[in-house]
Amino acid sequence: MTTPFPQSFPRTRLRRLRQAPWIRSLTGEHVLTPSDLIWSMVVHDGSDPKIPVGSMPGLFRLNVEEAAKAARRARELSIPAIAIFPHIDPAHKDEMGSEALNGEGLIPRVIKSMKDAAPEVGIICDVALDPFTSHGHDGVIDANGYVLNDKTSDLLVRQALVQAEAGADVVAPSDMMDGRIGAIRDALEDGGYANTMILSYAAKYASGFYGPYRDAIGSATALKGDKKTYQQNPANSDEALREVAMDIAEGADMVMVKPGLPYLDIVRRVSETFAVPTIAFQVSGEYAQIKAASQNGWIDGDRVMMETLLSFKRAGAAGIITYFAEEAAAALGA
Ligand SMILES: NCC(=O)CCC(=O)O
Ligand SMILES: [Mg+2]
Repeated sequence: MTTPFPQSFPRTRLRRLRQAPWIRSLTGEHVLTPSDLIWSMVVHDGSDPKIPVGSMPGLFRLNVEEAAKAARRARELSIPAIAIFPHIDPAHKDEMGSEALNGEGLIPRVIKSMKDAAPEVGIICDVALDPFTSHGHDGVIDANGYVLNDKTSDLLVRQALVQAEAGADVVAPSDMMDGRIGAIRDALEDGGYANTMILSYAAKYASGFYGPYRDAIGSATALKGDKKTYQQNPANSDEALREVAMDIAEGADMVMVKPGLPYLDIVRRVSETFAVPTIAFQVSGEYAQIKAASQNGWIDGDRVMMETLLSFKRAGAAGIITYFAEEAAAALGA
């Protein structure tokens, strides 16, 4: 790194600017506020209001009524948006993920009840088939278990339209099929949903950090194999820029990098390269490891939560999808 002017000790003592809270605050380069947070929320279609998720201490699957209450809570905490993910009864899963296209299904019902409860809060919907398929993949598979790109994309278009119709503000395809952003954008335009936003999971890596999420939505036991033929190789960085460039060209309004912390370099490259809001997803495994270490007394969980969230801002993220949203927003507002 080159510095713009020479600095030498003792004329320059960088610690001068760290000596008291007021000067640290004044010279702080980044701040985290509740408006940076997107609440990652798992919903279910049963009658139990809240079902704990074992591998994610503090996280509950919420039923439709609780989800509506949570939307009011988000408004109260100034959290701008909620990203919803469904836990689907295994009886409703099949090879094609047909339940994803049900206009009376769980997600459309949750969208409507949240929008009734707190219309000011943005609703972001996951467009992907994995919560709905009996095999746990994000798309339709052939006889060899290969996820078929274009067939899957056709279904994702229909799923996105169902969500838009139900009142979703943002559809967020998380499947990593090629070309689906353009197909969804065209369908939204043609269907009268020109203002429905697309948040593309543009650079989504095949990661071990998604394990607890698969428990949360109940796809862990279902999943056969891995997702390496569609999600990105963790070895790659340039490839993420190609993914993002294509999704922007196809009509994405915002792009996502996922997971979060292990991919901060990608968040930085994407946010610097493209003039488009970049969202980081602090995924379930990132949440679980902080919670677990904290429960063991090995780290200060609240402090690490805030430090990681701030690090996304430092890397250039416009917002962070996180299971910590409620906790962090409450702490920031306190
Ligand atoms: N499509 C949504 C996810 O895959 C979430 C992953 C996680 O939180 O681990
Ligand atoms: Mg892509």
